[in-house]
Amino acid sequence: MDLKAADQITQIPVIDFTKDPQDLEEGSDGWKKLCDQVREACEEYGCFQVIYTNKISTELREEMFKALKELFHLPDETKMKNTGSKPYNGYIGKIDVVPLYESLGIEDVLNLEAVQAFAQLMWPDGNSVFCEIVNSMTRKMYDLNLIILKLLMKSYGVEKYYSSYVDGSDMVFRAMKYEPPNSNDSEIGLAAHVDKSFLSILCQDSVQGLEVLSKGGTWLRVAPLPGAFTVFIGDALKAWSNGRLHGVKHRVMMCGDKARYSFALFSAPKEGWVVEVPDEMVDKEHPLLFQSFNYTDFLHYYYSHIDDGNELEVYAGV
Ligand SMILES: O=C(O)CCC(=O)C(=O)O
Ligand SMILES: [Fe+2]
Repeated sequence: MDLKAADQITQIPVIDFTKDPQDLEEGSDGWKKLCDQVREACEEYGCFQVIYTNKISTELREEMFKALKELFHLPDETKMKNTGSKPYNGYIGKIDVVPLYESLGIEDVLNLEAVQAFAQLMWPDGNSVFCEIVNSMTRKMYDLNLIILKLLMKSYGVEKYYSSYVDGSDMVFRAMKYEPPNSNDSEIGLAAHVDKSFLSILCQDSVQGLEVLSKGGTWLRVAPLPGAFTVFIGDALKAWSNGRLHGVKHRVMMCGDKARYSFALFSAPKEGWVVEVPDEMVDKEHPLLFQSFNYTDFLHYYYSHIDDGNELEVYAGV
């Protein structure tokens, strides 16, 4: 891409999965096109917006945001009962470094019992409506996660690793709320970071705030398109792909007078999983960039060295 064209980029790619239902049929011409589009977006930007309205309806999104508003409205002492088994998987509320940010997490979210246990902690009699909405939404987001993983693996000709990645992933759900800033200036909602996951799939409401860093060093706003989900490549998939997929840095900047809500499904390697670059991803043009590493050890390293988004290179770079 020439520099002039790069200067003009103001948006991350938008890929429409709803144009033709056949596009999602493996092996169809549409599918092959999607493979190329998804791979190109993930190599160049490390993220893209996907339109997926035929599978996840506007109604379900709206129900989800309504449920989240109710959830965040609970007293702080109730929300604080949400403690994850790993750092950052439970409640985080208005901490000094990101005072506008608040979030709650559900580990093993595809397991209905885990969602019910979470609801039981939040509401005295549980909340079956909440459980149904979260269950339905996260299952559909999981399907989307699998489609994207498959498209990427197909595109590199390494589908044979697909099932081991499916079996080796944990699914964690996070709901986020950002208060509007206290001044007229924009304020940091969530500090710049690269996700540690394989893939993250995020849904934002209509309040602007999400930004991603382009390879050229410009912060690009991710427009809150109705019906779109934003997909991010995380460090685990970046390492696995031998750095071909770009682990994109992103942040939330808040301005205006409205609170912002978002929710995300993260697929991350299971406890103790070893991230290893497959031989097929290494060749003359792509020399090995990352040595194999235990994902849990990497997370421990990350939590004690959160820095400028280059933790993966420092920890596992060859
Ligand atoms: O709320 C958002 O839009 C971004 C959240 C995010 O990047 C994260 O939770 O990792
Ligand atoms: Fe993130």
